[in-house]
Amino acid sequence: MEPSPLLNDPLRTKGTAFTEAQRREHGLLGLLPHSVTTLDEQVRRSWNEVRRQATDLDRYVYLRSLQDRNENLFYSVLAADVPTALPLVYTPTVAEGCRRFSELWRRPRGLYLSWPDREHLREMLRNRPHSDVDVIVVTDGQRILGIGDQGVGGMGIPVGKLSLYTLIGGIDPARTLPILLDVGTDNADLLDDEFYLGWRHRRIDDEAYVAFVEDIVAAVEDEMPDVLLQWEDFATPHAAPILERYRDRLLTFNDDIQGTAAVALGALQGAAAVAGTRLRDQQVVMLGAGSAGIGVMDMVRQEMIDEGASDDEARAHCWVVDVRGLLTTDRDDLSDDQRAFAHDPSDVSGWGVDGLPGLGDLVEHLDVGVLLGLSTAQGAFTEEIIRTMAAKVDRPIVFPLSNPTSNAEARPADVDDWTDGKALIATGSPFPPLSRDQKGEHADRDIPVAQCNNVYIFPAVGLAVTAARATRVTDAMMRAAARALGDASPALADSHAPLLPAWADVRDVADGIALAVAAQAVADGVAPKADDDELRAAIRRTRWSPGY
Ligand SMILES: NC(=O)C1=CN([C@@H]2O[C@H](COP(=O)(O)OP(=O)(O)OC[C@H]3O[C@@H](n4cnc5c(N)ncnc54)[C@H](OP(=O)(O)O)[C@@H]3O)[C@@H](O)[C@H]2O)C=CC1
Ligand SMILES: CC(=O)C(=O)O
Ligand SMILES: [Mg+2]
Repeated sequence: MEPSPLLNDPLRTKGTAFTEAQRREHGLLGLLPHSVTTLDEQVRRSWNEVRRQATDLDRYVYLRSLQDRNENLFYSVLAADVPTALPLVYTPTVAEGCRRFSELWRRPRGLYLSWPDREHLREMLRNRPHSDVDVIVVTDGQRILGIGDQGVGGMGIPVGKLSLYTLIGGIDPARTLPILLDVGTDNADLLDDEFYLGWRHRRIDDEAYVAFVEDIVAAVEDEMPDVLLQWEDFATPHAAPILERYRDRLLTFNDDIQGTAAVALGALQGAAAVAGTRLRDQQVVMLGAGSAGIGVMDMVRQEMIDEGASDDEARAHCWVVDVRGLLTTDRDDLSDDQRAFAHDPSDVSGWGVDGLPGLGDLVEHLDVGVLLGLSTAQGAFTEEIIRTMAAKVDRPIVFPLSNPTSNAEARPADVDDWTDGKALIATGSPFPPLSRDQKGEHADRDIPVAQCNNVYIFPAVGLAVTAARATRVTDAMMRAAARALGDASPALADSHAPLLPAWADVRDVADGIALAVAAQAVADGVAPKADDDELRAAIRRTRWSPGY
């Protein structure tokens, strides 16, 4: 006799919550313990189990297997305590889940499109677990958070991101599809690991890689023409070129470039309001010239122009530093995207620095108001750098945004100490709260550190384009997301509050962002005409919530 399909279907099962009548109706008598529980009881039992686990990695494994067993329960568990759940299913714990993916393997989820099987792409796509898909998140695993090439282990990221599309953006889990492009790995440890589950081969690159991605996109276009395709954690040499190739051809965006830019700009809007300054008047320094750093600076530059700066003035206020130092026009190792932020060497020639100025030189010679980190370089915002910055500006804005926690450019508590509480701080991964408010005064309660992570943006974008039936993701839609998030900054109304909304409010905030993005899609002519009331109703109809 076959196991009961209903009991073992993660999208339809209720486990011990099947009532006596349902147990009789569906042939489940005897397959479950006697007690009939409620969803609430199941949630409490699951949280007990989560807490009982010894480590956060164990908690991640428990929650992932719960997701594979009962999705309604999984999302009810996450929704019951979003601030505690988020670090377990997302950064930082997901990084460890990716590192140890092969060792922890339990059950299939999503699609693995491997280069050796490239002749069978369409067949593989047709084998997807659910035919109607609203959102795909795809990675090739080459730049997972700040921990580099994880090969097939990168699948942890699309799975994690899509669970947040559902939790926060209300995308039906049956209509999500994580995809891992397995083009090999250059991670020597993985190639040597006897248990590695991916294609054990150096990465294919260049024309073969480009052709493989093109074949996949063409197959997705044929199979799922209306789907939102999100590119995630591609290495910088591939990330922007892929986005440029496909952004005008299908409904697509790159989360690390565009989602990160939108969340950073939203948090900067809150910070600028508290600091009482405009972005265009600040010297903005970015440590990291990867696709994330350049994406953020692109939006910062655009915002300065919207505030009235000329393009030249905006560029003059943007400074980008990589491993070698400041991006300058005489360097021959820059991509076009990076070159757009390169300074003329004459801008810094009076500083008396041998070679390229580094971050320390910039804070010494400029009044840096905003310091952003997307470098993966742990601790790169040193005490000396932060103290020098704080000596020159009233409210230094310091965002160490690299993930996971161990890659952050600084710890908020240190930045807070070094600046006597003057710094306005946001981080990429979660950190413990501070005991000072945004005015630098000791508060009688803990002040959460805003987590400036693209998770505030991508679920809302997914909800918007699905509800509005958009066909493209325009730059203006991402700017609208940034503005709507910035408008929701609790710091605008209360200087004791963090720069970004509390996780408890994140679904309501996502609805607001989704409305702004959907309205912009209509205004840009990439979604059917609809007014705000119609869009609001469509967002409400699209939003899936867990329950039996
Ligand atoms: N908070 C959020 O929402 C997000 C955070 N991120 C984080 O951003 C980080 C970077 O992502 P991405 O741009 O794709 O990665 P890349 O690896 O492509 O870029 C890293 C950049 O930082 C530079 N860099 C590395 N080490 C140093 C150092 N010690 N000093 C100065 N510069 C340094 C690199 O220089 P070079 O090229 O010369 O080696 C490169 O320009 C990751 O940790 C990722 O997790 C990404 C997206 C969203
Ligand atoms: C958050 C994210 O997308 C990253 O760190 O890559
Ligand atoms: Mg990412």
